[in-house]
Amino acid sequence: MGNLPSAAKHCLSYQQLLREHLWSGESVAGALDPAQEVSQLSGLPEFVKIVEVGPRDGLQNEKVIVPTDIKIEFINQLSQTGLSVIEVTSFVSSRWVPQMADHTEVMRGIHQYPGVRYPVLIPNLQGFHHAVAAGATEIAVFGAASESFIKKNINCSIEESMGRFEEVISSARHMAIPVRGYVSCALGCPYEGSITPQKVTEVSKRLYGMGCYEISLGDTIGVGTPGSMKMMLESVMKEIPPGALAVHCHDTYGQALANILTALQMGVNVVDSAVSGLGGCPYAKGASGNVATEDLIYMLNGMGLNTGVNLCKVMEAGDFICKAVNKTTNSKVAQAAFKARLE
Ligand SMILES: CC(C)(COP(=O)([O-])OP(=O)([O-])OC[C@H]1O[C@@H](n2cnc3c(N)ncnc32)[C@H](O)[C@@H]1OP(=O)([O-])[O-])[C@@H](O)C(=O)NCCC(=O)NCCSC(=O)C[C@@](C)(O)CC(=O)[O-]
Repeated sequence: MGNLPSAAKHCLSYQQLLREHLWSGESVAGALDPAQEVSQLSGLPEFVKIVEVGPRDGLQNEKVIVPTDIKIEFINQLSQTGLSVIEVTSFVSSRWVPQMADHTEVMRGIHQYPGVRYPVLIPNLQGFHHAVAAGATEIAVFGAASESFIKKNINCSIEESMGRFEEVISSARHMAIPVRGYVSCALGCPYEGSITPQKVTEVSKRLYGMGCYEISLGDTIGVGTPGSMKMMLESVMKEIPPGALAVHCHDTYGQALANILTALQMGVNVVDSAVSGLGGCPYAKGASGNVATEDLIYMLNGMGLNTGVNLCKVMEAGDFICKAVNKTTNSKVAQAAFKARLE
């Protein structure tokens, strides 16, 4: 392996690891017969859709501006992993989030692979028009279940945000652009602490009623537990079918995978994650990164649940972006595979 680039060596050693430890599974490579494990885990969805938010949520909080060509290469690499949705950037104010100032260049610069969708985050009509001009064909609006957080994040009240989103969603509908809706602080707020499941339900219901095809429930500061996730989802599911819900878990308290498993057991089959566990909201102090895509895939593979995503290729993309931003991966799986390579 002497002349191979380090990501490829990393990957080869990971495949070896899979062969040696079959419980780890690999849906794409077919290293494990999923039927062996599924029998114990009935009630779970057979397929889990992963929404990769690394290029947007993963990078938005990076202090050093990542060069646009690195972002584009990162997204192009992710596009070749089997991921079907990659959130690529946000059309927000560059004064508020300088890292996303190159949204138009990123949107125009990426190679759009068939079968992959590339949504972008939109706070208002101005962002919507810029996104459409840059070629976006799918968007996400981002609300919150906390008055204090939404004020810090997009400088308005929940009620005002609903007015803005209504305008955006109505314009999007006329152009047949699908809209996803985020609800931040679904399991806690950095400013208000606890948030009631009723409040999360109320905001989610309004966004769903306006026409969002999917509501992503964000544990913005990663304080949730399987207990609070269950209570929140039970409430939201009284108004929105599980098939229209996603979970977006930050891993601050190490609960993200447990919380995701709880959501899957309750019928959710769409999960947001960021490669290498990058991420965080600049207006949610103390929050750590998202659940790592690598760790999520590893868990799902091990349970015999299909994602269509190649873990090895995701690890290569993670290696690429971590080196580019001079960071160590937060993915336990990538760390373990890397360590195994060294031994
Ligand atoms: C929403 C605003 C713009 C309001 O910011 P504002 O200052 O109240 O805006 P304004 O309407 O008063 O306008 C002020 C200036 O901003 C400009 N402006 C107005 N809109 C835009 C726009 N779309 N794009 C670019 N520029 C814009 C506007 O043109 C004007 O420019 P000026 O005349 O002063 O030169 C601001 O608060 C903002 O950009 N916030 C973004 C915050 C953000 O991106 N947070 C991170 C994403 S959310 C998240 O990470 C959570 C999530 C989704 O991952 C889920 C979870 O984990 O929970």
